Amino acid sequence: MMKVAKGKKIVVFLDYDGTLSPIVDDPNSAFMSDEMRAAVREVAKCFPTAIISGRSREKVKEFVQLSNVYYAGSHGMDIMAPPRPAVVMDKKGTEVLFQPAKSFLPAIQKILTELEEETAKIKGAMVEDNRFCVSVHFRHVKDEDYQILEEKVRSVLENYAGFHLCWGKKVMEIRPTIEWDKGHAVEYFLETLGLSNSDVLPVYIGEDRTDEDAFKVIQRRGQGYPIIVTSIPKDTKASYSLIDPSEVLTFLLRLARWRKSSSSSRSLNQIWGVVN
Ligand SMILES: O=P(O)(O)OC[C@H]1O[C@H](O[C@H]2O[C@H](CO)[C@@H](O)[C@H](O)[C@H]2O)[C@H](O)[C@@H](O)[C@@H]1O
Repeated sequence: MMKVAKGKKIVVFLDYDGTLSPIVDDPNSAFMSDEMRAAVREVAKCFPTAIISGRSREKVKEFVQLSNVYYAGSHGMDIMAPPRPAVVMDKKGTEVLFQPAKSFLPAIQKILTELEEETAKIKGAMVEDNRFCVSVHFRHVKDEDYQILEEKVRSVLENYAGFHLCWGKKVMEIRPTIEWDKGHAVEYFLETLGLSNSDVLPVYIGEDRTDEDAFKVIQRRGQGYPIIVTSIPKDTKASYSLIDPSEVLTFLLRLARWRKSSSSSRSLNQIWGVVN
């Protein structure tokens, strides 16, 4: 990777749950370690870095607590990015919001309330507000109650055209049916960051089904590194794998270290004419 990356611009995309934080029983306690935070901070000092999560953008930002990364929540449906080069900048010339599913918001809020009411009696079920999508967690639901839960979720959804159901890790997700996913979010960031040309190598690290859309985009571009986090063999569009968040940590630290050492040797070359 280092050989190929010489002279190219790297841009880093990271998923949150299962990538930067381990999968834990309680979604509200999926904290990121200070070590991981420091590693992401270092990487973001070296390369443009964005975190693309299924969570709400606010929630993932609260977990990550870094100001030098870009954030996208709701599987890429809620992006805070630099203004598109072609679009008029906002007054401060700072980041602008891109929310392609905004018109779905009133319906999503109704769905959220109905799901909370409908699932309240199912022990262990938990509804999470991810702003442009809703998660119904069933990690703590007894196997014999799962079918009832799924039926209840489907019965709520029946009244809302334009939404569909997907599955993640012990979670059902209700999402607006629009042609927008984590892959589109990657393309959006590349464009707004002015990094959609051919000398750019996107690195995307993720572990969930929804990250496959981003892997596909990188494969289609023919350049870059789609990396899946998994400890078992999986059918995936990723070309590389890391076993768990602790390997992600090591990878990120090495990536930042490599950039620092390669730029310091570059300046030595420039100053002293040193040949590696
Ligand atoms: O795109 P991601 O950042 O990977 O978010 C996907 C979902 O992650 C969270 O749920 C998963 O992680 C929880 C904490 O480790 C775990 O308890 C749960 O079983 C997993 O499904 C998050 O809570 C969901 O809303 C996200 O959609």
